Amino acid sequence: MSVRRIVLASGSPRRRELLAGMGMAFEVVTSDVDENVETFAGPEDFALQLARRKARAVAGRVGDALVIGGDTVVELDGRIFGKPTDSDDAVEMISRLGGRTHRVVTGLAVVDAATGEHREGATTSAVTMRPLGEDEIREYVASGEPFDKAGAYAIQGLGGRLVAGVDGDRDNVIGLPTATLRRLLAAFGVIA
Ligand SMILES: Cc1cn([C@H]2C[C@H](O)[C@@H](COP(=O)(O)OP(=O)(O)OP(=O)(O)O)O2)c(=O)[nH]c1=O
Repeated sequence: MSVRRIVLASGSPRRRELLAGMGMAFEVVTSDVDENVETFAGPEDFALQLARRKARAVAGRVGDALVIGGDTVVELDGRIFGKPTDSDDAVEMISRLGGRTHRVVTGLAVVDAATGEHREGATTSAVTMRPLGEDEIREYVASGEPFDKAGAYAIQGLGGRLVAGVDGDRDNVIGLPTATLRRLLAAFGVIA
């Protein structure tokens, strides 16, 4: 195993907490990349393109480090749900998710800023929401919690009450699939 500087290319407090929970020492350097994706093969490709973009943008600025970028999206019926643009958008997203099972996909990219070597992986979890009433949805959106979350909910917060079950990695839904990240970092020899 070697010791490398680890940089998390993310402004997400959830990603920070999850990475800290892995017991790693790391720094945070945020990027301000354009999050529009013109063409994509599916939600995995969508999330990976953005994860790569975030990691590469930061890798260009940090010198010698392994840079981790991530992006989380929700997919239902072939549609990608990112963060809601406003309250109406949040109400619409949650209304569509209610009573159904959707996929949450997080793309992770690890870039070696010194060599340009790059590894990536997408992780998918299936989340089922219970049927939801309109008043309940509006009340949840009024809490403000949906606005910086893909699919307009936070399973780790009040949004947990909307969820009937999760099939797969819960960390992945919150934005950082730790098992996948371990595997990617192990390939760079920095973690057992
Ligand atoms: C579905 C779901 C998403 N989310 C969050 C994870 C991500 O932070 C966010 C999706 O936005 P992202 O664009 O993936 O990430 P971000 O803008 O928060 O941070 P950065 O780009 O700087 O890395 O939604 C939850 O916290 N809980 C959930 O249940």
